[in-house]
Amino acid sequence: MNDSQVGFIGLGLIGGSVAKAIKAKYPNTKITAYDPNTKSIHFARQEGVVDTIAASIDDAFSCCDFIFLCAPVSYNITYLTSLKAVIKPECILTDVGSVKTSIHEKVIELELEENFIGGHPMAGSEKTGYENSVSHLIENAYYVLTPSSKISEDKIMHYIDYVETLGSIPIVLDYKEHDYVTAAISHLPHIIASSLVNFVEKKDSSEKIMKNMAAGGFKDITRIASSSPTMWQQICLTNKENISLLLNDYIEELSHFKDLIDSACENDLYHIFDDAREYRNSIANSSLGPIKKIYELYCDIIDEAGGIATIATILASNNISIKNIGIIHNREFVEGALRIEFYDEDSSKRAFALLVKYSYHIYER
Ligand SMILES: NC(=O)C1=CN([C@@H]2O[C@H](COP(=O)(O)OP(=O)(O)OC[C@H]3O[C@@H](n4cnc5c(N)ncnc54)[C@H](O)[C@@H]3O)[C@@H](O)[C@H]2O)C=CC1
Ligand SMILES: O=C(O)C(=O)Cc1ccc(O)cc1
Repeated sequence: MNDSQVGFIGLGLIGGSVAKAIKAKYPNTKITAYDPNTKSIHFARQEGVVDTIAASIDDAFSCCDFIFLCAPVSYNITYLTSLKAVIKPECILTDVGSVKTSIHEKVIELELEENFIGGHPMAGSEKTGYENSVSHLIENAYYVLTPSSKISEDKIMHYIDYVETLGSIPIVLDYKEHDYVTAAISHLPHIIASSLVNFVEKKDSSEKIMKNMAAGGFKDITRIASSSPTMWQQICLTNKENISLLLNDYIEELSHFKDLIDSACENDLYHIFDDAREYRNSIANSSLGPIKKIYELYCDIIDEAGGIATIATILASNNISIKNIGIIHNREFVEGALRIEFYDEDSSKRAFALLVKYSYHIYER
C-alpha cells in the first residue's frame, strides 16, 4: 500500500485530512488532486501532501489505485461520468460524502458498481477548508463503508484494510440504512442547531440581549450551526425523504412537549428530562470527534475512602495510563460504578485482566 497512487477531487477539511493521514502512514504514496480552489491546492503541494495538481478530471487520474471524491455531495456525483472514462479496472472509487443513496444511484446508472465503495468518515467539525485539515482527524473514528453490490470481495477487503491502517474503525452498512441513520443522528441535529440560532436572532431585542447572554448550553448545542452552508444545503437536498420523515416525527415530539408544558404535567415533564439524561449519559463521550471508539470499563466499587486511589495505583504500577476516571450513577449502576477510560484497546484489555485478578467485578459495554 505504500507505493499506491491516490487521487482526490476536492481537498478541503475532509479530503485534506484523509490525504494527510495517507501521507503520514504511507509516505511513498503519490497523490494527484483536483480542487477549484487553486490557492489551497498549491499550498497542499508546497506542504508535500499533493504531488501532482490536476487541472481537470483527465488522464492524471488513470494510474490511481484509489480515488476519493471529497467535494460537497452533489458535486461529487457530477464527476462520475468523466472518471468512468479514465480509471483503470482495479481502481477503487470512493467518496466521503454525508449522503450515500444519491451517489450509489448514479454509480448504478453509469455501471460503475465494480469499482465503487461509498465511504463516510464519522469525523469532522464545523470548520471548513484545507487549512483546517489534520492527519489525525479520522483517527479512532468510525468510517462507514457502503460497498456496491457488484464490487469484488477482494476490493472490499483491501479497502477495509486501508481504512483500518489509517487509524479509523471501518463499519460496513447498506447505503439506504446509512442515510436513515445519519438523517437522525447528524442531519436533524444540524437543522435544529441552525433553526434555533436563526430563531433566537429573530426573537432578540435591538440591544441584542439574548446574543450577549447566550451561555454554555446554547453554545454547546449550536456549535455545528457554524458549518459550511453549501455542504448542508446539499445534504438536505440529497437526503430529502429521510430528513423530511424524521423532521415530521420530531415536530410531533416538540408539539407533545409543548402540550405537557401548557397543561403543567409535572410527572411527564420530569420523565422527559430524566429519560434524556439517562440515554445521553449512556452515550460515550470523546473530545476527538463526533463518533469515536471509546475504550472503557465499569467497575463495581465499595463506597469507602481510598477506593479509587487503590485502583489507580494498581493500573499505574502496571504502566496503564488512565484517560478519564469517575463514579457514575444511573439505572444500570444504581449503587454507582467506577467508569475508567483508556487511550487504547490494549490498555483496556490489560486493565480488565488485572482488575479481575484483584477480584474486582468488571463490566464492558
Ligand atoms: N465537514 C465535516 O465534518 C464532514 C464532511 N463530510 C463530507 O465531506 C465532503 C467535503 O466536506 P468538507 O471537507 O467538510 O468541506 P470543505 O468545504 O472543507 O471542502 C470542500 C472542498 O471541495 C472543493 N470543491 C468545491 N466545489 C467543488 C467542485 N465542484 N469540484 C471539486 N471540488 C470542489 C472546495 O474548494 C473545498 O476544497 C462533503 O461531501 C461532506 O458531506 C463527511 C464527514 C464530515
Ligand atoms: O462537528 C460535528 O460534530 C459533526 O457532526 C461533523 C460532521 C459533519 C458531517 C458529517 O457527515 C459527519 C460529521
